[in-house]
Amino acid sequence: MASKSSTRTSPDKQRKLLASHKTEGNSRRPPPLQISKTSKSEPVTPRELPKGAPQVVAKQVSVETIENKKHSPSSLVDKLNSSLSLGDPKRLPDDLSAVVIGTKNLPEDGGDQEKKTSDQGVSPASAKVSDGASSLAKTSGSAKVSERADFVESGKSSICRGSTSSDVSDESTCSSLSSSVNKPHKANDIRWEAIQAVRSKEGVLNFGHFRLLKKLGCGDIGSVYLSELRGTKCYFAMKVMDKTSLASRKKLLRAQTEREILQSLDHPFLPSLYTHFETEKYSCLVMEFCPGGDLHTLRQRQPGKHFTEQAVKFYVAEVLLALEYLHMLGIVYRDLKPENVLVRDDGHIMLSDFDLSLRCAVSPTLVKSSAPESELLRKNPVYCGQPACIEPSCIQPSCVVPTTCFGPRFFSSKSKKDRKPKNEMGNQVTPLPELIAEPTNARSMSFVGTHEYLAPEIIKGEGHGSAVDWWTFGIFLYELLFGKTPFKGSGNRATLFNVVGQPLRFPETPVVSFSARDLIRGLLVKEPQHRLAYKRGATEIKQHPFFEGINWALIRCASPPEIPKPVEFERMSSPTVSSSDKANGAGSAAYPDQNNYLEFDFF
Ligand SMILES: Nc1ncnc2c1ncn2[C@@H]1O[C@H](COP(=O)(O)OP(=O)(O)OP(=O)(O)O)[C@@H](O)[C@H]1O
Repeated sequence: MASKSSTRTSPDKQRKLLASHKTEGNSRRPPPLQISKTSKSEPVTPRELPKGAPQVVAKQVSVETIENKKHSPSSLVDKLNSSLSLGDPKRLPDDLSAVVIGTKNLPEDGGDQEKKTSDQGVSPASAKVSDGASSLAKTSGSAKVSERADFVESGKSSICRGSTSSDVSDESTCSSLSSSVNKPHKANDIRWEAIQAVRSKEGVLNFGHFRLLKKLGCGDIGSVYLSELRGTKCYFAMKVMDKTSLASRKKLLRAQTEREILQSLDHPFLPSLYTHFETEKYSCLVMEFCPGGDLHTLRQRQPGKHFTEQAVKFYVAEVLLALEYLHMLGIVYRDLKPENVLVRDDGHIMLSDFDLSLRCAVSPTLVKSSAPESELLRKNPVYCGQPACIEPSCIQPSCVVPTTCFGPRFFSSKSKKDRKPKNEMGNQVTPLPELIAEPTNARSMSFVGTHEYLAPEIIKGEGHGSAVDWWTFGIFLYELLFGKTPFKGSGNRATLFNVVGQPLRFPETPVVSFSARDLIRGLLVKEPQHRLAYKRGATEIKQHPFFEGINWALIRCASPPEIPKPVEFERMSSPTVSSSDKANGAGSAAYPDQNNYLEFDFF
C-alpha cells in the first residue's frame, strides 16, 4: 500500500519524500483545517464573494488558530529528528525519549498558523470554539459562542454507545475484562484472540509485545506503523503519539477524541481498536491494518483517474453504512475524503481518522414508515424497543432483532416517481421499519475539514451539524466518479468561494448515469436544511435510485471491485532484503541487519 512516508531515510531523502507527499504534484490535497480559536482574521464577507455568489453574512466566528493537520514540508523538514533503532522491547520506552513525534519543535503559539488564516479567507470572530477534539472554550474579551446543549465535550465524557475503555485499554488494570462481548463483530477475529491471549497471560500489553515493521504514514498527531504482535503473525497498524508533543501543541484532546471514538466502534467498515496502551512518553493505538492503501491513491491508478460507476456504488455504499453507524452513535465524522477511506485486505473499506469528529447526543429511532403515510408515522414514531440493536448492517446472530430491524431494502418514502411499483416490492406485506439515526440537533461552530470538502455552512460560519457529512458524501461521490471535486479553485480561497457561491456543474466526460448525478445534486444543496438526508440521514440516501439493487444488509459479502495483493509480512521482517528490493520499495521497511531492528523517524 502507499505509505505517506518511509523508514530508514537520510534527512535529504526524507526531505524529498515529505515534499512529494505533501504537494499537489503528488496529487495530495492540502491538509484539513481545524480552527479552534477565534480572534481577528479576514472574514468571508458579502463584498468579497465572487460575482453572482449569494450575499452571505457570515456569522462572525473568528479565528485565532488554524490547526493544519499536517504542517508544511519546509517547517517539518527543518525539524526532522533523529531516528532510532528499536530492538529490545524492554528498552523501548526509554529509548524513545530521543525521538520526537509530530511537530514538537514548531512554534507552539500557532504563529505560522495565524498566517494561514488570511490565506484561507476565514471569517473573523469574537468567539472561540473548538471541537475537532470537541473542546469548547471561552474567549477573552469577545462574545462566547456556545454549542447546543446536546453537544458533549469530548475528552470529558463520551456519550458514545458501545464498548467501554476497559475493553481495549491496557492502561487500565482491568485488562482481563477485555472480551468481544461488546464487539460482536470481533467474535471470530484471530487478531482479537491473539491480543486476548497475551493479556490473559501477561496482564497488560505494552510496546514490547509488538515488533514494528514499517512506517505506514504520519499524521498531525502521530505516526502509524505496521507492527506484529510478537510471535503471533498477527499484524496491526499502531499509531504512536508523543504525549509531550501533543500537550505542547494542545492536541491531547484531539487524540483523546480519536481514542474514545475508536473504542466505541464495532462495525465492519470502521476500525477496530484492539488495544491501547500508554508509556511514560507515548500513547499507542493498536488498530486493524489495511493493506490496500486509500481510495485517493487507488483512484489515481484507475484509467482516467476515476472509478467505474459500479465500483463507486460499492465504495460509497460502504461509506454510507459507516457514516450511518457513526451518526447513530452521535458522531459527526466531518472529514470524509478518499484519503481517509482505507482498503482492507478483503477489498472492503475502512473509514479512518476520527480526530476531527464531533460528538453529540442522538437517539436512533425505528420508525414504521413503509406506508405512504410515513409522514404521519414520523410524527408518532414507533420505537424499536431494542436499544441495543443499532447496527444497520447487523447480520450477526447476536443481533437480537435482525428481521424486524433490518430488511434488505427499505420502502421509499420519496416521491411517487422514485417509488417502485407495487409488484416489484415483492410480498412485503408487513410494513418495514425505517431507522432514523440522524443527530439532527448537533451544532458546531468550528471550521474543520479539507477545503474542497468543506460544506458551505462551515465556510459561512453559520454553525453546522450532521448534514455536513452528507455534503462531503456528495463531494466524495463526485470525486470518485469524475476524478476531481466540483468546486476546486485555483487556490484554497477560490475553492471556498466556489463552494459557497458557484452552482454545481458536471463535466461531459466521463459519462455518468442520471441517477448518480441526481444523487449528487440532492447532496450538494448549499442550504443544509434542503439537503438530502438532512432529516432522516442515511435512510434517505439508501432509498435513492442510484443504489437500486444494493442489498444493504449483505453488502459486506459482496465482491469488492479490487482486492489488494497479499502483503508479504514475512519478507518485511526478513533480515535479508536485497538492496534492489529496497530500491524499488519492496520490503523497504525491513531492517536488514542481524537484529531485525527497525530504524524509523518520528516527526
Ligand atoms: N489502519 C491502518 N492501516 C494502514 N494504514 C494506515 C492505517 N491507519 C493509518 N494508516 C496510514 O497512516 C497514515 C497516517 O494516519 P493518521 O491517521 O495518523 O493520519 P492522517 O490520516 O493523516 O490523520 P491525522 O493527521 O488526523 O492524524 C494514513 O494516511 C494512512 O496512510
